[in-house]
Amino acid sequence: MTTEEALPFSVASVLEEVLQQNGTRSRVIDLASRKAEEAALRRYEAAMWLRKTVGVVGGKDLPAQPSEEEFRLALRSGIVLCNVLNKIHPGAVPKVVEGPSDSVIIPDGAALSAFQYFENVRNFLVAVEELGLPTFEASDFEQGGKSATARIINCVLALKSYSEWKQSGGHGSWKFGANGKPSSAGTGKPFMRKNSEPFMNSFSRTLSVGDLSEAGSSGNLNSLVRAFLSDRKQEEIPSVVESMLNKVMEEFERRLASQNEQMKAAPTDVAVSVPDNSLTRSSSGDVVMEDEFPTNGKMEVNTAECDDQYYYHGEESKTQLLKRQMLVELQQRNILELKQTLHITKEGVQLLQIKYQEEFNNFGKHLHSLASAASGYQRVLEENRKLYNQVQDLKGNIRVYCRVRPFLNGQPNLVTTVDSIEEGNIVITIPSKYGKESRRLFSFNKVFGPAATQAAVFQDTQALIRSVLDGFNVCIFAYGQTGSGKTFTMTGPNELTEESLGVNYRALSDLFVLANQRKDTMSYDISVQMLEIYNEQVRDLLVTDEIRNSSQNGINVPEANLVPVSSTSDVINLMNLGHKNRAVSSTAMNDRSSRSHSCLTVHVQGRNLTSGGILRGSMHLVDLAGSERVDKSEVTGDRLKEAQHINKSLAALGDVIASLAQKSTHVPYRNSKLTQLLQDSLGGQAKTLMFVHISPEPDALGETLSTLKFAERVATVELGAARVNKDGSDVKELKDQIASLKAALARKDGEPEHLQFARPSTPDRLKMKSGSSSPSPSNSSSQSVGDVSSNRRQPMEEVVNTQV
Ligand SMILES: Nc1ncnc2c1ncn2[C@@H]1O[C@H](COP(=O)(O)OP(=O)(O)OP(=O)(O)O)[C@@H](O)[C@H]1O
Repeated sequence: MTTEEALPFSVASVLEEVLQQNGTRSRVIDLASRKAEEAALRRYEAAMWLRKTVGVVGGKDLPAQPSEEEFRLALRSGIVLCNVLNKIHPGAVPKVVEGPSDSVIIPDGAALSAFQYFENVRNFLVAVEELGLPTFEASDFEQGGKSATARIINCVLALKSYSEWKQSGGHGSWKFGANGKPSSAGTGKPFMRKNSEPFMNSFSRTLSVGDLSEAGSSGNLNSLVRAFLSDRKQEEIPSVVESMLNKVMEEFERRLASQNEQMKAAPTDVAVSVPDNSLTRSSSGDVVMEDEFPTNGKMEVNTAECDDQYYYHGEESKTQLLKRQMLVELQQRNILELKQTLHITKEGVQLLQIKYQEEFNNFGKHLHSLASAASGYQRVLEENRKLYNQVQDLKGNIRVYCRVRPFLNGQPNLVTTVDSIEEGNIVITIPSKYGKESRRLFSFNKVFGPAATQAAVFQDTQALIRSVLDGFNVCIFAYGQTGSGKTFTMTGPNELTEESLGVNYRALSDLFVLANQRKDTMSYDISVQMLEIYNEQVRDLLVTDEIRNSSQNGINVPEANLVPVSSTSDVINLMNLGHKNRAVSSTAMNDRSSRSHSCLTVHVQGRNLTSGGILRGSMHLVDLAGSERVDKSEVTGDRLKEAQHINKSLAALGDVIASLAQKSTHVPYRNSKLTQLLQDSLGGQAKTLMFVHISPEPDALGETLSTLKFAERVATVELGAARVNKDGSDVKELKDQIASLKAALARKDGEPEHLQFARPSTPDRLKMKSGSSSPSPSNSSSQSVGDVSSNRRQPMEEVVNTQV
C-alpha cells in the first residue's frame, strides 16, 4: 500500500495548496494577464520553431521572443511561411516571391510590394488549407490585434505539429481539433502529455488559462506552477523550487502527523458522527458517500486512474467529518431543546389536567348545591304557601268589611246616620220618636268610611289573590241596599280611572302579575265565566247573541262560556260584555239598580313545572242585587217578584254563611241558586269576603240597620268562633299569635335570595307559623251546581258557640 493509498491527501494536493498559499501572486493574476502570458508563450514557441526550420538567415527578421507586431511584420511577406511549408511539404508553394534585400523592410513595416507579398500569403494559405490545417485571413497581417495574431500563431503551431507528425513517421492520420492543454515549451518546461496525437497536443495549447481552471486539479496545478515561476528570474528558479519543495515536505509531514492523531480519535468520532451506512464501498471498489448534504463530489476514488485503488481527498474528507460532527452536534442540541419543550408541554398539560379536574369538581359541587337548592326551594315554596294560607285561615275564612257611601250629588252637610267609625267598629245614630237619640255599635273586620279609597278597600282582598294561585277558592261579595255603592266597590264608577278601579279589576290585575312572577316554577291557565242569577235563574252573560236561558231548572253552569284570558284587558272586555247583557231595571231608588246577582268567576289551573303537580283555584266576584225592603221600593208585579227572589236568595246566603261560621252539620246551600252556584267556594278552606255597603242618609236608616244586622250576624259568628277556638281568649291573643307567626315567617324570608319568590307587596306578606293542620286546596267547581247534594263542610273538631 502506498502512502497515497493510505492517506486522505496526496502529494499533488499538498503541493497545490502550498503553491496557492505561497504563490499568492499567481492567484491574483487576472485572467487578462494570464491570457497574455499564454499568448506570448505560444508566440515564442511558434517563432522559435519557424527560426529553427528556415534557419538563421531565413529567420533573421524573426526574433526568438517577438512581440505581436514583430511577429506579424516578420511573417507578413509570406516568404518565411512559404519556405517553412515547402521544407515540410516540398512543392506545397511552387513559387515564392523573395524580397530583394534587408532594405525591403522599411521603418513603418510596410511591404515593398504588397501584391507580391499577398501572392505569397495567398499561396501559403491555399497550400495550408489543402493540408487541412487551420488557416487565417491574409488581411490578419494588416489588421493586427490579438485575435488576428492568435489565428496566425495557431496556424504556425498546427504546421509545427504536422511537421513533427511527419518527422515521426506520419503513421496514421492526424486530425484537426482536440482538447488539450497548453504547452510550456516556450519556457522550456514540457507538459506531461497523455495524448500522442500530435495535432491534439498542438491544438490543446490553444486553450486559455481560464479554461484550464476548469480542467481539473492537475491542470490547475500546472498552471499554478507556471504562474508561480513565470515572474521569477532564471537563476532564482532552482532556489525557489527547493524552498517550495521544503514547504511541501513540511506541510506533508504536518498533515501526516495530524492524520495520525485524527486516526486515533476517529473511531469514537465516527461512531458518534457518521452513520454506519454513510460510507460504503460499491461493488466496483469505489467509495461512495451516502450523504444527504452536499459533498462537492470530492470524497471519491477514481478507479480508472488509480488502478482500482482509492484514496480520500484528505482535506475535504476532514471537512466532511467536521461538517458531520457539527451537524450531529446541532441535531443533538435540537433534540435536547425538543426534549425540554416536550417536558415543559407535559408539565403544562398536567397542570391543565389538574386545573380541569378542580374546575370539574367545583362545577360538580356547584351543580350539587344548585340541585339541593332547587329541591330546597321547592320545599320552601311549599312551606311558604302553607304558612301563608294558614295566616289567612287565622285571619278568618269569613271576613266582613263595612263600607259607608259618601253623600251623593255634593250634599255636604246633611245629617248622617253614621255616628262614628273606628277600626272595625261603626256606631249608628238612631233617633227616637220622643227626641232622644240612641246609638248602636256594629263590629266587623274593618269599617271603611266615606273617604276610603278603592285601593284601601282592596288591600285585604289582595292577600287572598295569592291564595287563589295556591289552589284555594275565594268568594267576594258586595252586599247592600240599592244605591249603597256595591257596583262602585266591585267595578268602579261609570267613568273609570286608575284610582277608581274596583275590586274586580284590581283582583284580576294582581292575579296576572303574580302568575307572571311565578312563571319559572308554575304555569297557569286562567279562564273566566260570567253569570247572572235573575229571578232564581242562572244566565250566561258571556254570549254575544241572546241571553241563553239555562236548562230546565235554570242551572246549567258547566255549559256557560269559559273563556281563556291572558291579560287584564281580556277580562275587562269580557266584563264589559257581561255588564251589557246584565238585566238592568230602573227603580225609584236607583236608576242603575241591578235586580240580579252578577257573578264573575275566575278559574285558575296551575301546573308545577318541577313536580308536574296541578293546583286548581277559583275566585268568585259577586255583585249582589239590592237588599232593600220591598215596601220601600214601591214596586209591584214583576218588580215585586224580582224583589222577593232577591230577598230570598240573600237570606239563603246569610244562612249558609252563618252555618259555615257555626260549623253546623248542615249547610243549606240548596235554598237558593246563588248558594248552589257558590257552594264550592263557601266553606271548607275557602275564603269568604263580604263588603257590606250602607248609605249615610237618614231616610235609609231602616235599610242600613237591617243590612248591618245581617252582616253582623255573619261577622259576629266568625269572630265568636275564633274566641271559642282559643279557649275563651280574646281577639287580642289571636293577634299576638299572628304576630309571632309573622316573625317566624320573616325569618324564612332570610333565606338566600335565589330561594325566595316574589310576593305581592302587602302587609300580609309577613307570614307566621302555626301548629294547625295544613290547608288543603279545595277542589275547584267542576261540579254542576244542580248536582251538588252533599254538605262539604269541614268536620267540626271544636265546640262552636254561636251565641256569643
Ligand atoms: N264610595 C263611593 N264614592 C263615591 N261615589 C260612590 C261611592 N259608592 C257609590 N257611589 C255612587 O253612588 C251611586 C250608586 O252606587 P252604585 O251604583 O254602586 O250602587 P249599587 O249598590 O250598586 O246600586 P244597585 O244595587 O242599584 O246596583 C253611583 O253613582 C256611585 O257612583
